[in-house]
Amino acid sequence: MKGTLIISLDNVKAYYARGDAYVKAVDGVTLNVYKGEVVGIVGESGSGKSTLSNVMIMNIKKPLTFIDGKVTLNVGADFLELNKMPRQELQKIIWGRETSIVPQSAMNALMPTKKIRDFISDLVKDHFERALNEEEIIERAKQRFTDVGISPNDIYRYPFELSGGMRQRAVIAIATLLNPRLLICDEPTSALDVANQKLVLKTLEQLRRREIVESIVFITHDIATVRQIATRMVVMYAGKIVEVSPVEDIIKEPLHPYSKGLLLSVVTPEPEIKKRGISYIPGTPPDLANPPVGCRFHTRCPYKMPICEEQEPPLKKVDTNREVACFLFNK
Ligand SMILES: Nc1ncnc2c1ncn2[C@@H]1O[C@H](COP(=O)(O)OP(=O)(O)OP(=O)(O)O)[C@@H](O)[C@H]1O
Repeated sequence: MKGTLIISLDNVKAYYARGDAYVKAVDGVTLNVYKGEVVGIVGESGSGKSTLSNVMIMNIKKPLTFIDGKVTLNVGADFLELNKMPRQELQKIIWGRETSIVPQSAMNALMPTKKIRDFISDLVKDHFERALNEEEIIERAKQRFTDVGISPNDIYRYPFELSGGMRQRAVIAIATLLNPRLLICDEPTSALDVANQKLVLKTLEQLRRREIVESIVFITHDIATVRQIATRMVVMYAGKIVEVSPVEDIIKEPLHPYSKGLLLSVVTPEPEIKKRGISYIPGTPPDLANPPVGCRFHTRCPYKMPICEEQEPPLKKVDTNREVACFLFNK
């Protein structure tokens, strides 16, 4: 999919400082997200998905350190290099307005001791003051609560008074108050039952269809969820992107050996995957403070060749819409 570019990551490296070593959580990631897309980012726990979501909005807090690369966001007619902007400026003009994040736990995203209305009001003071006044924000919040299928009066309640699914939708409503172009959702459905998962996915899809948000990046372990909502799938392994593909293509025919293993190992109702049987990926992901030389997957890869232990495979186009980082495809 091509069209208007919303955000572009160019060879981005962001590491956690740990003693005198670095944990290379995002290590040379290049990715474009276009208007109208829902990009699903999948990978095992610890592959760098959450770190990547923070890097996308340049929410870099110690021990995370931005090492190298460029994060460019389309804002109005301009492209802003977010990695060059001070945190204060990001807070004032980017976060909430141009990019917004729905973090892993909805309960943690809200203040348990504050009524949601007061939480929103504090957000207004901290971030949005110059965009709208507090009253307008509260009115907008009520409207957005209605948009996501919860009662506008819920803003006068404490988070614990809402069910898990309602809380998650409340967080989505708050994250989209100012119609950000890019919404990043980090495992927004993982703590929910199936019925609530469906409601959250439907809510996100409606927000995109109504162009309240232009693009969504959706981080998850769950391939079935990606298939329901995403147009493209990005597979991460050990801090790197190993495959990018339209969702249906990768479900039918995963190219990278890790994508193959990941798709085969998931317990999923997806019929195409199920008929191939349930497999697993042998071994464990590497320590990112000391990743293997060459391809990071070579220690677990059934197709390993000598070159894989020596050189790092670049992410290369193998088809109009598909990219893979594997020497099986780009020798
Ligand atoms: N604050 C931190 N300090 C040091 N290392 C960290 C920190 N946070 C994460 N890491 C490490 O960075 C790597 C990537 O972690 P990250 O949370 O981004 O992965 P993930 O794919 O989102 O995992 P999960 O699905 O479990 O959330 C892991 O090796 C993790 O241990």
